[in-house]
Amino acid sequence: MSSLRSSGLRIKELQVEYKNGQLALGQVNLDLPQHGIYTIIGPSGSGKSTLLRAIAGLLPGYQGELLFNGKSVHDKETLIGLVPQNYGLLPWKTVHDNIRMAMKITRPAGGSKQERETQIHQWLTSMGISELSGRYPLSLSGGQQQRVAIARAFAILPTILLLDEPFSALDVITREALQQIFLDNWLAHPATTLFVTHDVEEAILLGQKIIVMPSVKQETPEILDNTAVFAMKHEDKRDSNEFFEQTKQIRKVMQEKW
Ligand SMILES: Nc1ncnc2c1ncn2[C@@H]1O[C@H](COP(=O)(O)OP(=O)(O)OP(=O)(O)O)[C@@H](O)[C@H]1O
Repeated sequence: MSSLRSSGLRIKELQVEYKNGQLALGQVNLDLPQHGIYTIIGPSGSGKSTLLRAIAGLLPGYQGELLFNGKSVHDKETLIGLVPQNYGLLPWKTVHDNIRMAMKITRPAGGSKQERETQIHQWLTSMGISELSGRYPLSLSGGQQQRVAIARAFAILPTILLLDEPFSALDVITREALQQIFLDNWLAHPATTLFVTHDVEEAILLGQKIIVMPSVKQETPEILDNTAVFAMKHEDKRDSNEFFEQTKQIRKVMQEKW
């Protein structure tokens, strides 16, 4: 098989049933190219978090295959960064130490102490939270914790980046600023990325493709191409015809599938 055909994240007939017999995810098939970014929207309970958790290796079992560049995603070579809905920060560690520890665990040989300190500072600054470095997570607002979790996920330089509604706790203005910052960071370090959101606009602003999950688990997700909008300058996207047309298209799919 050519390396091109097997490159990226391949989700093959993934199905997840929880222990109580609850079908959380019907059959999902998806190919996400290496260094690509797709957004996912879907009704509550449609299995978005379950999909990310399966890829992150947090589920005891699932049916189907999860491959990265032809090997299991759970292979040691693939480093997965997850920003879960509850942020996943260690409450007994400062913001700085949360990031430092993640870097140390994932890349034990990754540079000198001084280099690490510089990187931590850079990531915190890029997310606009350098002044929070010495604070503990529980003393931060939800939005601040989300930014720390995103900084931490980027800081480990993951192969695959999974984000579960990372901007849900932010006000509209901060959210829009963070979308731009996120995209700039992503373009500089383009991990293969799945980004779950409840916000149609956000899905269009950030994804090369948009995956619309159905409410009926047995139905297949709809995958919409969004390369035209993605290719625009971020600040021009919202006012473009393509953005408007994409919004209409997604709403149509939502009306049919939700
Ligand atoms: N640990 C669990 N045990 C049993 N059922 C679960 C568990 N976690 C999730 N489920 C069920 O699996 C289905 C999918 O849940 P999931 O959290 O993946 O949905 P979601 O699309 O992320 O929802 P939301 O948008 O509300 O976050 C739901 O019906 C949910 O009740």
